[in-house]
Amino acid sequence: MRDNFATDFPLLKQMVNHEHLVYLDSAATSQMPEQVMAAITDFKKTDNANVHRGVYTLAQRATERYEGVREQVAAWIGASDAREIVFTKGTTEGLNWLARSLKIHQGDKIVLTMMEHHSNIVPWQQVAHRLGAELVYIEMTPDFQLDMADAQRKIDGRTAVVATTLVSNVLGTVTPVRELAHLAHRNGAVIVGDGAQAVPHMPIDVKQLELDYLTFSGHKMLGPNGIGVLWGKKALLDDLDPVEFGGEMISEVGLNETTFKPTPWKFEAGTQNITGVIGLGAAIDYLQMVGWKQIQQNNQQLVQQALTALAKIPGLEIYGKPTDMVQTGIISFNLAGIHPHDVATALDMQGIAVRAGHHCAQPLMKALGVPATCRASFYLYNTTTDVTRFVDALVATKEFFTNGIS
Ligand SMILES: Cc1ncc(COP(=O)(O)O)c(CN[C@@H](CS)C(=O)O)c1O
Repeated sequence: MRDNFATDFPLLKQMVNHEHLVYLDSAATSQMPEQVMAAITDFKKTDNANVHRGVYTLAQRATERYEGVREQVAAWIGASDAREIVFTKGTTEGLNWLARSLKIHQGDKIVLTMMEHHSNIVPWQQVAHRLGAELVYIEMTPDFQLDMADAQRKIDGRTAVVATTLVSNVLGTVTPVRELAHLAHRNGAVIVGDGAQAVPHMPIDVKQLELDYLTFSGHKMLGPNGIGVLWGKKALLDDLDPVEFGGEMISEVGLNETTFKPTPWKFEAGTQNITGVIGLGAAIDYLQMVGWKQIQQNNQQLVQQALTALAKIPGLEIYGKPTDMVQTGIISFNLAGIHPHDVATALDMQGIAVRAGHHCAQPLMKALGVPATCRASFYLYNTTTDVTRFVDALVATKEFFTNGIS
């Protein structure tokens, strides 16, 4: 079994600032292997046509490949029926559609957590303002977990929706989504899962997690950007109205009235990102070729190696629980007295790419009491050498800002 997949990723072969690139920002977007690129190129060279619209052979082939990926995604997340898979632009679009479509009424509660990404906060704020619903946030514990006692207090009979990330993009925290689902269902609410940081790193079974909806993005799991998935229980999706309208999602259009196609096609208006769907399918093929055991062992090995080395750097603060971070490959940190942007810039000068900022989680930054953090995020193409380069560059950065150029 191969133990290093970096050679499949062309982008990682380059030099940056005269150093070999070490890419540690997969939580923002992952890199694409040759195999996914080849699948997209092959589609464009042989089967490219619009889907569901042509009777000619090429169009049939394109439609079969497009719907074949729908089946593949359904199996990938343990969905009961491929018709529960709706293709979107990404996690954000899926969450916006749900916020605009779910049956929420004045006085209802929408329960979020303090760990949410802006994509799982701002859409719900719009609904709350428009409908007079109340936004409520589940607090965090000092060890970066969700406060489930607080969740039990806040998820009650007035709750219409519980919307939670499965994994924090800042802390790497794996949330107890099944427990939250139980609390939601016990109170007659639906639960929406933001799977952006979870689906790339761990096996997801929507039935086992007892979710009602799940959204995720292709570009975070080796696929192209502009493609994502909204999964929902079939009966719930059947009851949702589409929020985008136009060609292909209709059954019959009159001068004043239109009937829509059934789930999922009623949600897929206009020409879809067919190429993105093909790329998503190829990304799932690649991840299945690697296998969860290797993906998770690699995350665990690299994060443990990094945490052990980072613990030896005076003034370095880490935000997150190691048992979570090893599962998700996310390490957020700050160097005392040095702004995260300065740290990331200094690391970039040494060929190391990390993210610095609020990571589209400003309420969480405020709860942590910091304006921003640095974040290193690992994936299956990173190696122990990457970790060593990262830590050495961080030590050099601290030295530079503490004692000047040596
Ligand atoms: C938990 C979570 N939820 C939603 C999103 C949005 O994904 P989109 O593919 O952009 O729609 C993200 C994307 N977080 C990136 C960009 S801010 C990060 O650097 O952390 C996320 O991490």
